[in-house]
Amino acid sequence: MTKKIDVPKGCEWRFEVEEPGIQIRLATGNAEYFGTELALGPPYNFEQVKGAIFTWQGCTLEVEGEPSVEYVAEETPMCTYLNLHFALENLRKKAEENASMDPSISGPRVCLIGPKSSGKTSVLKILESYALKQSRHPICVDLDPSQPMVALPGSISAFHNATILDIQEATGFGTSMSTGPTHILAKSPLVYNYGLDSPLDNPKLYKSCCSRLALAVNSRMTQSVDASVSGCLVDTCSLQENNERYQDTLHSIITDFRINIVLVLGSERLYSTMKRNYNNASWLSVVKLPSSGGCIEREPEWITRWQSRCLKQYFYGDERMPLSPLSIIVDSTQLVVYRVLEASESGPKSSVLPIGFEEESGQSDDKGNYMSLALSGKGQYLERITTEAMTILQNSILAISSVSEDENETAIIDSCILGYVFVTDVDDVKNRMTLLSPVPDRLPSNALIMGTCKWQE
Ligand SMILES: Nc1ncnc2c1ncn2[C@@H]1O[C@H](COP(=O)(O)OP(=O)(O)OP(=O)(O)O)[C@@H](O)[C@H]1O
Repeated sequence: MTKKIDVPKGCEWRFEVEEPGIQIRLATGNAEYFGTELALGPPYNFEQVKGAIFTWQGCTLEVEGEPSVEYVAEETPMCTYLNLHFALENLRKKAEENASMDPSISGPRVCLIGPKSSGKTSVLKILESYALKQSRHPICVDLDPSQPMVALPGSISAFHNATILDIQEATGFGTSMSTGPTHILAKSPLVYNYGLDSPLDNPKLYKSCCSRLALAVNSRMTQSVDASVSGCLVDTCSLQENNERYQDTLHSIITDFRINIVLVLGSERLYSTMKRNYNNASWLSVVKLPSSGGCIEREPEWITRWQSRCLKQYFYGDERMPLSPLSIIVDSTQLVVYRVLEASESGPKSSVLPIGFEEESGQSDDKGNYMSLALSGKGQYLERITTEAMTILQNSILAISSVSEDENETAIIDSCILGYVFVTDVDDVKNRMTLLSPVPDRLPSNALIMGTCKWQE
């Protein structure tokens, strides 16, 4: 049954939907989904999302299907977000004017921080969509390995967006290059594999992956005037704001990506900490933003289901673009697979280290005790999985690194990811492994990396 919903101007219709999804059609007026404008007429499918359709001038929506929650909200922070967009646009104009004289001056390099579910990703989508409408193309940087924008869980990525966001796709950003045609131009992200869920699981490795990504983003900005003028939007993951490690990780993100604007969402305490910490930094503005009342915390089970949908979409596509992945059988004795180590596995926690000895710095005492512990049989970040232990790969997602299997740990960690395969079966008697691969090609003889991401088809 089709239901008509009138949304007055300046209001938004908020909804939550699981499976099966709902179909929304904009019948009259104008409307946008996190900044991306809806066309009049065609139906949009939404499945397993919590979202909102906002209208500046009023609209009528036709909805087919039953959302689990739905209501029209009158109070939204959209005017503040729009004003913020115009302020960023002014900075882009200034950068553009100065580009011929001083190409080192770049547009706004924005980092969004805040507690869990404060709306960081949603604000990034809005700012990105508004910028795209004005023919700006800020680089989107995703530093949240548990809820990736265009890659699979465990990865961090950056992409230079040339087209609108694909709001019907699981993440709301769009798909990366795939083996099939896409409705909206596919993104070509640069992806690094961190492999773990939270930055705190291995802060040193996380920082190293972020620094690598930042190098690439900075280099892109020096090569392209469009990228330099448009700037970048960096989405971070939420950690406990009073955590020292969080502040440390944030600081390295701010310096690596040469951030000049920090947007703090939904936490007065984090805002005042950031203001205090960067009081003397004239190059950095810390700005407080209100969270939308529609932001909803998602339970871990919801995130697991959502991750599973992203994984399925990577291999099988969706109804708009079905894909046919290939099952390949490989000799597991020929594979070189590494496992990403958590910090507690790669070295002792600082609490058990001698006084004055820091886990983070990776120093050793006079006798080299720490280093020998951390590096015996394992690297600091990766451990090679022996053929006998390959059964642990069952149901794992393996990232295919872009370097050969003969490379050392540093080269593998520093390399970007070409794609992923899924281990559907491990036969440890015949030393055979069955992999699901998105491309009908031989598996390259590159190092494979196993993180914590598992999937049941
Ligand atoms: N105005 C809104 N109306 C309805 N739902 C919303 C609105 N804004 C955000 N949400 C939903 O609230 C949830 C949390 O928002 P979002 O993902 O942007 O927060 P986040 O701070 O990035 O989360 P995390 O800390 O998990 O990274 C998402 O499911 C998002 O779609």
